[in-house]
Amino acid sequence: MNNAAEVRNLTKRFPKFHLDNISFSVPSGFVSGFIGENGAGKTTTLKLMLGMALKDGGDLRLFGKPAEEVALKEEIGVLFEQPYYQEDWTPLDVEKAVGPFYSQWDTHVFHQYLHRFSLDPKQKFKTMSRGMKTKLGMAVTLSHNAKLLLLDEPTSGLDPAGRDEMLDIFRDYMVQEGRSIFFSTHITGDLEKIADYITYICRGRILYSGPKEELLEKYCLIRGGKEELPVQKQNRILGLREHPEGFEGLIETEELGGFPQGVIAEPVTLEDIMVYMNRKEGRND
Ligand SMILES: Nc1ncnc2c1ncn2[C@@H]1O[C@H](COP(=O)(O)OP(=O)(O)OP(=O)(O)O)[C@@H](O)[C@H]1O
Repeated sequence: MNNAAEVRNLTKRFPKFHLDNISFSVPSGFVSGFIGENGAGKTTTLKLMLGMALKDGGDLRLFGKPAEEVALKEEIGVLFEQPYYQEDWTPLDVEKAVGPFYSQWDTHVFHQYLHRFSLDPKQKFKTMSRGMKTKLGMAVTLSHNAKLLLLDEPTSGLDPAGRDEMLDIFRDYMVQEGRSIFFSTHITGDLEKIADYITYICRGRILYSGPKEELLEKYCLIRGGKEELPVQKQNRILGLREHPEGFEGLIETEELGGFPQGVIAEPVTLEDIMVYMNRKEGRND
């Protein structure tokens, strides 16, 4: 399989945070989600991938070539949580300022997106709501025929209808062959709907990177009564929570054997995995 991006042993040291030698790939032709708790290192990773911050080590390849090759940047559509434009600029001004930087800027596509997002081409940026600003940024991101979209929380400022619309736009974008999306989000429900692959970062380390379905099949939620937790199984349960009535936690599906009959195992969501993993990692500190 071709990879749109390959991150190998990427390292960044801040005084109180260490992005720890991380490696993962963004497969070409798929939507990949990037998840992790607040402060896990998602934005830092995206900035390093875009050359917006200096790495302390590691390699990055985009479309099979070293990321340092400047021409590649045209092929990447970028959106950070909140785009910043001059306060007095309208979408028309934004197009005038940004369009010339891209050889494949498509004014027709840009205006189609403005229309689709119900954005007034003459409304000043400072008078737009947070969601409208995100949509304007997305219109820019989608209007220069990028092959890879690197997006930092692109749906976080949108209401449920706006998020649904954005996911539809992602689907439309992916119709053209060879395109890829890598986006960070805390809204795991969006990923359950649209992502093919998941990269999960926790405290600066990659805990998983691979097909979403494999991740969801790898774990189960387990619940049982007070007397139903065998001692030898206790350390197999991730994020174990014991309470007066019994216990609950996350367990690898292959570890399910050996529990008493009354114990209940259920499928997990991405959110369950994040909650219990975070609890486990917290205990390891
Ligand atoms: N320029 C910087 N100088 C020092 N520390 C930084 C800098 N940028 C980020 N950090 C630290 O790196 C860590 C990771 O931050 P980052 O923004 O990458 O997390 P995140 O996963 O995107 O979080 P969130 O989900 O809250 O947006 C945090 O502890 C943050 O304080």
